[in-house]
Amino acid sequence: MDQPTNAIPTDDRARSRATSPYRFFSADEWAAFRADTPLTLTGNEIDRLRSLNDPVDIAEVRRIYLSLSRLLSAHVEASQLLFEQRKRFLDLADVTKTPFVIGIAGSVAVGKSTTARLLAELLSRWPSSPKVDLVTTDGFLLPNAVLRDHGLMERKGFPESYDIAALLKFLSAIKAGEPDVRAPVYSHLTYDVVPDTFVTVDRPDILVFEGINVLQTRDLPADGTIVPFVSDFFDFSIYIDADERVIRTWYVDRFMRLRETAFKDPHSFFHRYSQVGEDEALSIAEGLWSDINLRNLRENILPTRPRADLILRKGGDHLIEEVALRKL
Ligand SMILES: Nc1ncnc2c1ncn2[C@@H]1O[C@H](COP(=O)(O)OP(=O)(O)O)[C@@H](O)[C@H]1O
Ligand SMILES: CC(C)(COP(=O)(O)O)[C@@H](O)C(=O)NCCC(=O)O
Repeated sequence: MDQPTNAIPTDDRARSRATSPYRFFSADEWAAFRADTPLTLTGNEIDRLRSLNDPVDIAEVRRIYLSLSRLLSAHVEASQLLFEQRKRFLDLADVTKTPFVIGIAGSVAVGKSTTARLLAELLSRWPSSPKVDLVTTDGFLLPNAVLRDHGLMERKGFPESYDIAALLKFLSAIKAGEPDVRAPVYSHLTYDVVPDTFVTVDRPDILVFEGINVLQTRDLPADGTIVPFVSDFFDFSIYIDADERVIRTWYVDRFMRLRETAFKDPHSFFHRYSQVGEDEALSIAEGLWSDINLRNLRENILPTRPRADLILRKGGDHLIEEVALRKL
């Protein structure tokens, strides 16, 4: 098996950590920062928020998410204070408050959705009861008909498979404080964007924006035109990390579980995979992982990790074993 690209030899790791822009914490060290942050979610609520195959529980929320919630609360408060001060300074009485945007990046199957849902729920339960919305980038994928026309069906999730202009337009409207901004919706059942269906985001205090591509940059136009990156709209970004061999196992296990559940639905794009034998299904899942998702991880997702403000690194059991917080 290939050497995973995100595994760092121990000696090199110690050396590179000394000069790293991040400070690294074990899960227990990180947990100490929660201080007196109250736990506002019950075990049953956490069960509802987690994805298939993700064992996150109340202990993990206490260990990792309460400190994270406290850190984010400090960032949100600081940005609100800055906004008020700037407004006075610039005498801009009519300027609207804009949402605090949190980007969540990481590989397919690393568990971004669970983290995004948990965070959104925890933040909405702060004493100030902020309005928190959650949007995923899959709605901005090009429809399958377009991907097929361009020979991109095997490139789903790669940068060229997204309508990046629509995605930037969406975020720019959100950051401009516009009301009722619409985002398209993706269905994992049909494996396609749902026609004429949108979620509406109406001036939240916080927007959690989750997807594999959210920290990506791209070549700038030669004519010097200034075009933003998605992350230009972020106030805070999180990368969910794990050894690629571990993510492969999660992807394949999830595929085999979906075969017993979602794929049984005749409307499922993957329905045919619930009809084939276990060995064939396994090799299909492994093929999808290595030909599409692993390639994308190595070429386009992992290279964005150093751009995150915070990296949550998971162990094989899906639990977060290390947190890296950007110092600079
Ligand atoms: N083929 C599928 N059918 C049904 N649900 C899926 C399928 N693939 C992924 N999902 C679900 O979609 C969500 C997003 O998955 P993914 O993009 O792999 O990100 P992550 O695992 O990091 O949250 C997860 O909740 C996952 O369980
Ligand atoms: C839809 C996805 C590209 C993830 O999209 P995201 O919300 O991260 O933008 C991914 O879940 C996916 O379907 N990948 C294609 C290869 C596969 O079927 O696994």
